[in-house]
Amino acid sequence: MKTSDDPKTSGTTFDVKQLTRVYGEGPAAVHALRGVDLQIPKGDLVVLLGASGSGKSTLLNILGGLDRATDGQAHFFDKDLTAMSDAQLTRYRRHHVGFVFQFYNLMPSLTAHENVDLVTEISDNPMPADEALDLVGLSHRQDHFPAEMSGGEQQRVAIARAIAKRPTVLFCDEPTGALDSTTGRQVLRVIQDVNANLGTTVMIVTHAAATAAMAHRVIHMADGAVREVIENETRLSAEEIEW
Ligand SMILES: Nc1ncnc2c1ncn2[C@@H]1O[C@H](COP(=O)(O)OP(=O)(O)OP(=O)(O)O)[C@@H](O)[C@H]1O
Repeated sequence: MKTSDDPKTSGTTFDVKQLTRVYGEGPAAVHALRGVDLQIPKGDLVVLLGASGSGKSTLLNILGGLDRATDGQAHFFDKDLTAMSDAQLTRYRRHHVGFVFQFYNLMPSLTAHENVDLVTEISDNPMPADEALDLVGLSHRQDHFPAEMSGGEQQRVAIARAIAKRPTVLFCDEPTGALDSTTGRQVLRVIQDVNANLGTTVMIVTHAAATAAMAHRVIHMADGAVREVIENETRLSAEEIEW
């Protein structure tokens, strides 16, 4: 049965209104977000593009509960992230959010399996680590250490770690930034599969503009605001993307 209490069953993952983020004060103030309005439907794969400094990471960090807005609202289903206490934001991150960054942030002294287990230990209803590693095509690498894996494999471990807690949203900040294009496409394929097979809402920040072709929705940011939102009528698969 669908209920409004279950965030995975209703329609809009994020409803953002006039979201503002100012760093610092007075003449030194930096207006990273200047009134962002945005809606992200559940299950969308979204690509955020924009020049350096346009506010993409700031938006991702606020929606991911890592940073706080100065003003405005950001609803995650029926809950306003901007009104949450620190403890509520921590719970939100723990139960609903997966993050993947440009640099994989794996623990070097732990195997792939142990790196994924770190997260499943603190989650409510985690996927077994071997299942998560299987989903990213790394079953055969479970007992390898990060230093024994390529950059693309390490990033896939990072994705396995992020999805093992069955997040509602997966945020990816420059997930292919440190990878060559062939390896980058493999990582994008894994992200596309997570979106398609698990129904996870995905938001990707990237400078690789060609990635936009695999998105349901492309958001162009400039000067701390959303300039354009494009819904793709047709989408490319990760393998077809050239950059
Ligand atoms: N913690 C911070 N303190 C002060 N200024 C910040 C902070 N974080 C971001 N900024 C500033 O806010 C603006 C937006 O930064 P943001 O990182 O969101 O942009 P971006 O579009 O993600 O850029 P890039 O593509 O280079 O990563 C920039 O001018 C940046 O210098």
